[in-house]
Amino acid sequence: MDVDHREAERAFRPAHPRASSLAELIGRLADADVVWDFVGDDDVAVTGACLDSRAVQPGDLYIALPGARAHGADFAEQAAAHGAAAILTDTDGRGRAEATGLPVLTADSVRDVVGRVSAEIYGTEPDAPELLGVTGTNGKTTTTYLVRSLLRALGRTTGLVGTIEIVAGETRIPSVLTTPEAPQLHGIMARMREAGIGAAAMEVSSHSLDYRRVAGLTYRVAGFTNLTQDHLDLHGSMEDYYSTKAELFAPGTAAVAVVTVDDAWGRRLAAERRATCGSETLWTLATTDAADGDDADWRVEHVERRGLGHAFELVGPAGARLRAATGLPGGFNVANAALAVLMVLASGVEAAELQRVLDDADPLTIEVPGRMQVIATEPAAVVDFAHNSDALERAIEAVRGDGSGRVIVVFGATGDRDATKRPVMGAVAARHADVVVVTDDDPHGEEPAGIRAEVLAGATEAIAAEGLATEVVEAAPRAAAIREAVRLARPEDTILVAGRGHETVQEIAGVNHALDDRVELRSALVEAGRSVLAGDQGAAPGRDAEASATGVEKQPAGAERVESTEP
Ligand SMILES: CC(=O)N[C@H]1[C@@H](OP(=O)(O)OP(=O)(O)OC[C@H]2O[C@@H](n3ccc(=O)[nH]c3=O)[C@H](O)[C@@H]2O)O[C@H](CO)[C@@H](O)[C@@H]1O[C@H](C)C(=O)N[C@@H](C)C(=O)N[C@H](CCC(=O)O)C(=O)O
Ligand SMILES: Nc1ncnc2c1ncn2[C@@H]1O[C@H](COP(=O)(O)OP(=O)(O)OP(=O)(O)O)[C@@H](O)[C@H]1O
Repeated sequence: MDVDHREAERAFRPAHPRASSLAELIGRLADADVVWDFVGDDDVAVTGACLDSRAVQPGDLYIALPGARAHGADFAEQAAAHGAAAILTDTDGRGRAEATGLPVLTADSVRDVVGRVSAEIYGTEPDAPELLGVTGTNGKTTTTYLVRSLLRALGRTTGLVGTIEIVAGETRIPSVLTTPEAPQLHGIMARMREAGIGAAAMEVSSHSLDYRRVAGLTYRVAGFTNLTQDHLDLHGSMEDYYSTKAELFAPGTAAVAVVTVDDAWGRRLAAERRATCGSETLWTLATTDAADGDDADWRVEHVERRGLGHAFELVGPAGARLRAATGLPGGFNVANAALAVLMVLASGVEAAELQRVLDDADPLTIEVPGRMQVIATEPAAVVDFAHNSDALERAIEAVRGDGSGRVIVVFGATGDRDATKRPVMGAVAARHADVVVVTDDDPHGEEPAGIRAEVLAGATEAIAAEGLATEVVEAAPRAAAIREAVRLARPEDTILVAGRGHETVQEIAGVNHALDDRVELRSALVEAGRSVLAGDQGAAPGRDAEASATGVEKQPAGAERVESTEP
């Protein structure tokens, strides 16, 4: 186990780390508003930083943090055994840290300094890649992939940090967290710099802001998608959730803010940014008519269905216009695509140059792993990550075509998590789909049949109360449910497999079982003699260099179709 952690950690490091003595580091941090205490030899060289004892590399500063379950100082001996050069901790951890015999730096609030210390160790500023950060409840992953695709089309060497993977030149690391801890982030920035990466798109989760994982990074552009109820277990209230997200848009953190003002939270964020930083570095974006978009700097207009996706125009100040199109299904992907275009424009790219790549390279038609990922077109078959009732409703509506075809949705609810959403998701599916196949998601420690029963109850109640004609089927395990959906589908129908997106394992009673909805759907379609789109759907990110499912520019609608016999 130890070896795995340490091996994995190497991917987060520059190949040629710079060495600083502790004395130099302390000197460079002199302006930080921290009360330091130091014991030991300040001549030792530090080449990296790590806050997980299991992943420590020789020469690291081991940062021993207090956590919800343990104090990092409990693992100081392990860090020392792995070659830590010194330890940074708080007064609680100091005794255990000093017991290792290593030099120990003590600060009053270590979480507050991890970012700055990591930045100094890896030399992140001033030559880190230009960062384009995206936050919001939904759409972060999709928007970062679109930003990266646009930058690549413009000829920039790019990196990516997010829920699915981290890409730094030739290095691709499957993600554990949406936004990694500060030492890993700064290590990755140094690695990107070595790889000559000029710009990176990055998801910034509210957890990462709350835990100060992104401290010490600044953004050329910060983008906001939307805010809806989520993560209240961490934040306690929407107000707190909002305030945490808003930190990304603070003066000094983001040079330019691009804020979607479709919801009231976005409008408030824009007003607050305007009040603190003025209007020059704020770009507001309205993507729906429903929003009070008349005052927005940029509006999405002339949205037209094109294939599975949409063409649209961005209309801006002084008659500025950009034409764009995305092959990603769903109205919400117009919002994601519009935000991505504006973020890239706001980063300083000339409008004419951006229009040229939008026209010539179709950069907004990409495959985002597990997000509205099109596997086949007859029947249409889509895998999506929607795992709450709002997203499920939007996803079902997004795949409903103009014709007579039915929507067959396959989904389940997660065990050991918010049980109240189960009947709600069942009802939403019954209301919006024509056929509902209820199956398992990650049951975790719960009995799967019980979870299905709660989802089914919501569906059947809605059908009875609202006089719906929806057909409801229960099928498990999930692979069998996907096969059932394929069996039921006629060529004009659409199958939506929702909830697990890019995930490649299903956790049942503490055991991870290989399961990839994209792979299962492809195999089921092929077995049923249906065509599937050529592509690498189902490849696990990080395993297959450039050919992985990640950000590979693909044409979902109208892509080459194959009579494949292999999943
Ligand atoms: C709620 C949360 O974010 N918790 C984070 C927190 O855990 P914790 O406070 O419980 O830490 P702990 O287990 O008590 O350990 C204390 C310290 O000892 C260290 N330790 C622990 C064990 C050991 O053997 N050796 C060792 O050094 C740990 O690295 C830690 O620094 O500090 C840990 C170490 O950095 C994180 O890994 C952990 O993230 C957990 C895994 C997590 O699941 N976080 C999720 C909720 C999260 O951050 N999600 C957001 C996205 C959310 C979304 O938008 O959907 C994300 O950015 O990924
Ligand atoms: N702009 C949007 N508004 C509402 N829903 C969206 C939007 N973009 C995507 N979705 C839905 O949310 C799901 C997750 O999308 P995506 O992964 O891009 O968002 P995210 O913010 O990264 O979410 P997560 O943190 O859960 O990964 C998609 O599968 C889709 O169903």
